[in-house]
Amino acid sequence: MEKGKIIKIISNQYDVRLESGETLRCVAMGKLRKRSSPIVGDYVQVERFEGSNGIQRIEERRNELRRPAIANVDQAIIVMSTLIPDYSPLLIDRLIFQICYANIQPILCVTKMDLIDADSWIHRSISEYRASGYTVVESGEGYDESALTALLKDKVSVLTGQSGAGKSSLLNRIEPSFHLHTQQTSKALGRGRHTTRHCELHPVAGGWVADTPGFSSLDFSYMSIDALAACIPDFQPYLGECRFKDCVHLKEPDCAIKQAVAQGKIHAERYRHYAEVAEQIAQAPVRY
Ligand SMILES: Nc1nc2c(ncn2[C@@H]2O[C@H](COP(=O)(O)OP(=O)(O)OP(=O)(O)O)[C@@H](O)[C@H]2O)c(=O)[nH]1
Ligand SMILES: [Zn+2]
Repeated sequence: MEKGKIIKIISNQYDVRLESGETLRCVAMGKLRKRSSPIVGDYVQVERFEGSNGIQRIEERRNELRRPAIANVDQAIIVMSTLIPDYSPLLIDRLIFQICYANIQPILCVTKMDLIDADSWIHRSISEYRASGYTVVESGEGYDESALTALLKDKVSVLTGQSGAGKSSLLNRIEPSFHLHTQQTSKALGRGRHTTRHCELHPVAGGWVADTPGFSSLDFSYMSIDALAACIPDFQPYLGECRFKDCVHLKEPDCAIKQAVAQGKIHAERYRHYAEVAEQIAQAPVRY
């Protein structure tokens, strides 16, 4: 038995990248198909047979996204442009919440830095995210992209961000083979299919990048408020210090999170974005 990672699925065939670097086309064995179907990003055990190779076992997933279906994602890169479309801390924070809720590490990549002046408020916002502990990389035409390249190495990443934020430009800048790779896939599968069902990991800068954006819907209705508060990195040092054990940090007295906001230890704007989402979850009708 050999170990590998699924990098591509086409109908019932799976491309598995083995530890040796070889890519093996496989089918899922019968006993496996009944339980759960393999998805891109799965670590699997494969066996070689004459004629075809079979996936015998799927290793337990560290995390799993539904749309696109992908497993064991190390990080999600929020691609946010300075202009066109406009930079938005509200959208950044909402994406951070979704990504952290899925137990994935968020990274902020601000693109089109070449379009703003040295005194733009966006520089201050970037410093603020860094001060809160987030990893931020700055990107743009003529920029050195080595910080992002280093972050991608040996990791499985999904990109997220508004249309036009510069996701494809960025990938093409750091990995010239990316364009060719995606084009070949679209050609082989037809355009419509590529956008909806297909998901593939592309080799980029020594790591893997999913070719379909994750976290495109900003639906929070599946979340519970306390799990949301617990996953926000800025809140982590203060959790468990509120007067009430089940504090959701909104209207309660003696709330450690609100105290940290008042003392400037948690950025007030991010807390406000949390509170808005939490209110939204609280008001949503309970779904059974
Ligand atoms: N000045 C400048 N323009 C950029 C930069 N990155 C992207 N652009 C421009 O922004 C536009 C959109 O870039 P894309 O890379 O297509 O954006 P995308 O996020 O892949 O968009 P979708 O495919 O719609 O999701 C293009 O016209 C790019 O030329 C940058 O760093 N600096
Ligand atoms: Zn509290």
